[in-house]
Amino acid sequence: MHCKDQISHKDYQRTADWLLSQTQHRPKVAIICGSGLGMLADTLQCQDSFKYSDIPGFPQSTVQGHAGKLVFGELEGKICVCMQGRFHMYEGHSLCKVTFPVRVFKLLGVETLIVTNAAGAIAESYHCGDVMIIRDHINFPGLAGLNPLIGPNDDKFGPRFPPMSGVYDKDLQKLAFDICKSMGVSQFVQEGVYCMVGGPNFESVAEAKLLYKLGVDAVGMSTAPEVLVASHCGMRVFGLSLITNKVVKSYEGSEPTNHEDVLAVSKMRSEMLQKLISGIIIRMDINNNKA
Ligand SMILES: O=P(O)(O)O[C@H]1O[C@H](CO)[C@@H](O)[C@H]1O
Ligand SMILES: Nc1nc2[nH]cnc2c(=O)[nH]1
Repeated sequence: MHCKDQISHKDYQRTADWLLSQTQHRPKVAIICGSGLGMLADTLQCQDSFKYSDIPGFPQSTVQGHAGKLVFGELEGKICVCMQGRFHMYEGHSLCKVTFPVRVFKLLGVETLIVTNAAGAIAESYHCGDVMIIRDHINFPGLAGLNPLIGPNDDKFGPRFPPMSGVYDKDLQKLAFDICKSMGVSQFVQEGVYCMVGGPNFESVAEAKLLYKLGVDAVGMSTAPEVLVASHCGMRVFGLSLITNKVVKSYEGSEPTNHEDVLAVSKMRSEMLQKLISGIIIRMDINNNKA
């Protein structure tokens, strides 16, 4: 199946050119904030901020906890661009729209993508409030033929058949572990496999049991398409899941998951996540181009 909105190279370029004409910042790092995790953008200094509705070609956010703003700024001199709010397939966006910003970031000169998300724990040993460094993902919609790269390949971005092994950068994972250790929060940190499902419903008990058998550690409704488009166009990728709930895997007596609880746990851990991501960016090797 083709992506229903075929987006041309010129479309991405038009949005990138508009942003380049509106800000002096030339980011090397882009951060996509997950549900309830948008406060990270507030830590950027010298901000230029744009509502998605004001950016030509940009999709709109419709989910609570996703503000819908693109924020450019500096973290200790490192220039970043931060999405306060991402796009999900379940909102009705095609996967080309979901991943539209990632290709725009590439055209802005971004080299590293940091993704965060809120996710439910499938692994038994995980607790609410844990942070999972993503080692790998299972892209369920992708396995079933819903993939943003379906359609004519744009060779200017990347190859027809991109590899997906080793997509999550090992050095950045190690750096994140080291920073967690120095922050004294190692006890909350996990490393594992994120699985994207289509949503918007949370998992049935039988689905949760299936995911457990497949070796999934955390499940959510985002991230995999953004990561694969970033990797396709040669970006370095780092991902974090905040475990906001334990997915119900038993028919007896567990509270059902809801989005309000997801947002409440995100709020509780947002400061720790901000410090961790700032720490990674500050210690990453980046050469800034000033406009
Ligand atoms: O993946 P993010 O955007 O963090 O959000 C997660 O939280 C929402 C459900 O509460 C879903 O959108 C799920 O994907
Ligand atoms: N699919 C899914 N997405 C989530 N996002 C946050 N928690 C969950 C969850 O339990 N399941």
